[in-house]
Amino acid sequence: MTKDITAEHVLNDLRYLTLLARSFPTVADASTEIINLEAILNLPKGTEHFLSDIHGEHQAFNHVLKNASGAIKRKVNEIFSNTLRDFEKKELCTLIYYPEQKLELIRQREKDLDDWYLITLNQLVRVCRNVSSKYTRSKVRKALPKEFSYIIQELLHESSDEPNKSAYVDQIINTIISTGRANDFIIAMCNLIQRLTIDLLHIIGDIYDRGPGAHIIMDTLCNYHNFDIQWGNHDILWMGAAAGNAGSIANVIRMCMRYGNLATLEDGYGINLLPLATFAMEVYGDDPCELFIPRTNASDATFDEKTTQLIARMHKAITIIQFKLEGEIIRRRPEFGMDDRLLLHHIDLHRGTIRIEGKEYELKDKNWPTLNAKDPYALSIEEEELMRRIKHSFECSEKLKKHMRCLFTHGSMYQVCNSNLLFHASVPMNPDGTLKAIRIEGTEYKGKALLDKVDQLVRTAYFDADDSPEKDFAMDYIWYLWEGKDSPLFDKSRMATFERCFIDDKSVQKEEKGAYYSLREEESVCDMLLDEFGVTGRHRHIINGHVPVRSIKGENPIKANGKLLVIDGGFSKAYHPETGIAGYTLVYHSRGFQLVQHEPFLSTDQAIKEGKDIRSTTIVVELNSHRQMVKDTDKGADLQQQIHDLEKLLYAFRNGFIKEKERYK
Ligand SMILES: O=P(O)(O)OC[C@H]1O[C@](O)(COP(=O)(O)O)[C@@H](O)[C@@H]1O
Ligand SMILES: [Mn+2]
Repeated sequence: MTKDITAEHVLNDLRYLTLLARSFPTVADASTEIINLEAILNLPKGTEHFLSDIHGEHQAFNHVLKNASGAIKRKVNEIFSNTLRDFEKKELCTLIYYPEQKLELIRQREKDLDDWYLITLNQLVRVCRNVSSKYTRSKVRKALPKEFSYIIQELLHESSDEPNKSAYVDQIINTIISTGRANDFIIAMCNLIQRLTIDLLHIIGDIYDRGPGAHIIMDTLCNYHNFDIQWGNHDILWMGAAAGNAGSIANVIRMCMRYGNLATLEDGYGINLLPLATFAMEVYGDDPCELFIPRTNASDATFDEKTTQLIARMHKAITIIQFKLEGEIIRRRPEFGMDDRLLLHHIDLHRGTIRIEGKEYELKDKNWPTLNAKDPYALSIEEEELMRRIKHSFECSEKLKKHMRCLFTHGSMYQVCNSNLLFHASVPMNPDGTLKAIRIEGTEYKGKALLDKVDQLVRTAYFDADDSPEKDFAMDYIWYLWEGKDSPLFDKSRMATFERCFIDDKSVQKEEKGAYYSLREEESVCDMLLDEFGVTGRHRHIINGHVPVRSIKGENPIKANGKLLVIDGGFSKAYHPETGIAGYTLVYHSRGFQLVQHEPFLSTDQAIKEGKDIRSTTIVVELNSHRQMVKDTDKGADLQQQIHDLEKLLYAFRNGFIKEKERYK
């Protein structure tokens, strides 16, 4: 490559090269870096892991993360094949996933603990060597826990097969045991194995809502070594709430009440629910609120009758507030085209009915004490005060701020990575297969430009200083993204929450999916979209979540001749009966793409005590004809560019354009 470099190239880039010379001041420094980078290019590509629609199921999420969708089990099987019995391999895997808890059990059970330590440490060293072999020493070193860094490096790089070194390795392990450090060391090794097994994690949206542990998932993500998030409509809803949009706040709370999910609000974010409870008891104290009993059958939370009753009342109170607040937004933003969602003024309180598109329906619930027939979208004074207090709670939550920062720093509307285009739901399309132009503040956007514009608006809503028209619009738009028909995060004709709550007629409860969801079955459509987003490569894919794959009905997550994968199999327990499984995850390693289909996860407790892993089936989507190396990835392209720049720097040093500097320590 150096031979292509000319004096002209160097002169054009002289300012940049002079800056680069600060980091690499001598020929020796620049050459060493080139050698390092070349070495990285020739390592196998790191493993990428894709998850979506986690919906607050933190236990299943943690488990899938820990077992790397079966990757750790696969490696343990490869390494020990028939030298270990099945149950021994299972024990080792459980130890790697849950080292602290498993060690506790072992300590109670084992008679000769030192012997167990010796065997186990040797096994862990072998697994660790295997998973670290894909990385440079420097990258492994960075992943090491400080206190054991030196010892682990010695163990990883000294071969115990060599007779001279074998005694040395044994001695290290024996000393770890005799100094009483075995437990801590095992925990460090297990965490390292977990960390090295997944190089990059992609979350294709919908971390929040339904299940109880979105805040726990976010905590895990905030500390995760390398990940990105493509926002889902449920994440956007929380981001809108955190930005202070009252419509989003009401939706967030309604959803939590619907699923009896007090944990995320109260324990997770310290949102004070007392004002809502007090209000609900005052206004709906005599109302059994039967339609609003929380859906706890699929959740781990159990409530006594009184609490269930209280949650039902809070649920009803916030649902009606939500419809009023949404009415306000819809009326001030006619451009959203959501007049069909203005339903409250069609209610006839005397008859207990509602008229929708000329047809009258009976309301399942006829008690609307806070509805003012003259001005149905106005909050009562008490409702207004209640929302002020709830909003204050959202604004004060430090934890929420931290998690939102993480969603903004690591998240976006879409991501292109290693020839894959990742987004949660849709790129709006017309039924004829063309991209749908959406008007936002007077300008039309479609395809990639639309998603870029939306991404920018979301950031304006959260970060822009108060009191500007741009900020006001963005605040309303972030709510629109949750349930607006042209929202790329939703793309359904409407969200029929009102109808599902109050009208006993399936036909009005229907939410029609946008054209994208059927068009994406065609390979040509996927190719068009991949071109639109500038995705190149022979093996390129679109990866989506959002719409649960009903595998129980024979639906296939692999669409468009393998060009598109939908991995919403439903971590969400509430959706298991519909999907028949507990989710898909996707693994993309150096040898190809694998889709893993999971059966429901029982509990962390059972996983530890009985070694019950999630039962999963691996479907090979695509195997690469040659092993993919770092040089075949986006990161590889970056590194090649860096090498090229360093070669220019070498040229500059060698031809007197830049002087070498001695390095002073
Ligand atoms: O089943 P639930 O939790 O009541 O939610 C139903 C609502 O969720 C939605 O499916 C949106 O959530 P998803 O993005 O998870 O699909 C709406 O279309 C629907 O109205
Ligand atoms: Mn979704």
